[in-house]
Amino acid sequence: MPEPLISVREVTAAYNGDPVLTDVDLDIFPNDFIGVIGPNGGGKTTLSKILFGILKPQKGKVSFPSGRPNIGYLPQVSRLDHSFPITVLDVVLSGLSSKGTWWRSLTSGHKKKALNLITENGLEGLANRPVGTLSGGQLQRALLARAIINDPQVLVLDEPNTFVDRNFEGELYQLLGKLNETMAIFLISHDIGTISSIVKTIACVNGTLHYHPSNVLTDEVLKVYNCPIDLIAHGPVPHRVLKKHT
Ligand SMILES: Nc1ncnc2c1ncn2[C@@H]1O[C@H](COP(=O)(O)OP(=O)(O)OP(=O)(O)O)[C@@H](O)[C@H]1O
Repeated sequence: MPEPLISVREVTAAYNGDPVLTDVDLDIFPNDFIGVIGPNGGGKTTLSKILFGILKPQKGKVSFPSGRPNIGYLPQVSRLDHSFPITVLDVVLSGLSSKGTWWRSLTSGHKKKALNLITENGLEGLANRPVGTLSGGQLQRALLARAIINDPQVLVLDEPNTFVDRNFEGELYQLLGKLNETMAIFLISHDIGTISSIVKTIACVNGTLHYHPSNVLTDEVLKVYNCPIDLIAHGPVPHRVLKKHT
């Protein structure tokens, strides 16, 4: 068994002293593909902040047994102000800044890699467009390219299918499957179809975390986990549809 990249033990997370997550245990291993589900406000984004170290646990410990991993992040996005002056290419290249690669030291190799990612993510021809003029789905694609340009060991995606259209959704899942060959993926989604069809294991986050070591969920399991979720059925992607429970 390889060592985990990130190990979370008995973590409580709080804002202004009020706990929103308690007693969370989780290991993220190199080839994991974890789907993270749970109700609004259940603490999914808070857990991702704990993984990054943006939010320090009130109690418990986050450790990195093989050294602090490089983490790529695709945030939950809304549209940007149209006057936002940064281009798609700049945004993608800014994903390199965590390695200390300031824009002055960017090479033609970096630019070529960014342009390839822009094309692979369905934004061919838009490299010089200001990101403020992109649609929500296009912006999400640009931010995904930004999240992976640094070849992270762990990729965290917060609701990547909020805006993307049906066509890109299929491509996105294929791309994530390919990326999972070289990086662990932690995918937050309300969409049970996404979860069941592409992830390997599931974490239900509802004030605490229940780890489910398979991608098949039954209504009973969700009840035991006390993890009510909004179930959305759509598209040609194979998926299970489960009833919402109280
Ligand atoms: N910066 C903050 N300050 C105070 N409370 C916060 C802050 N961020 C989140 N919260 C609260 O913590 C709880 C968990 O929020 P979080 O965003 O982690 O949930 P989530 O599961 O990601 O929700 P959603 O599915 O709606 O995105 C919520 O009650 C939220 O209001």
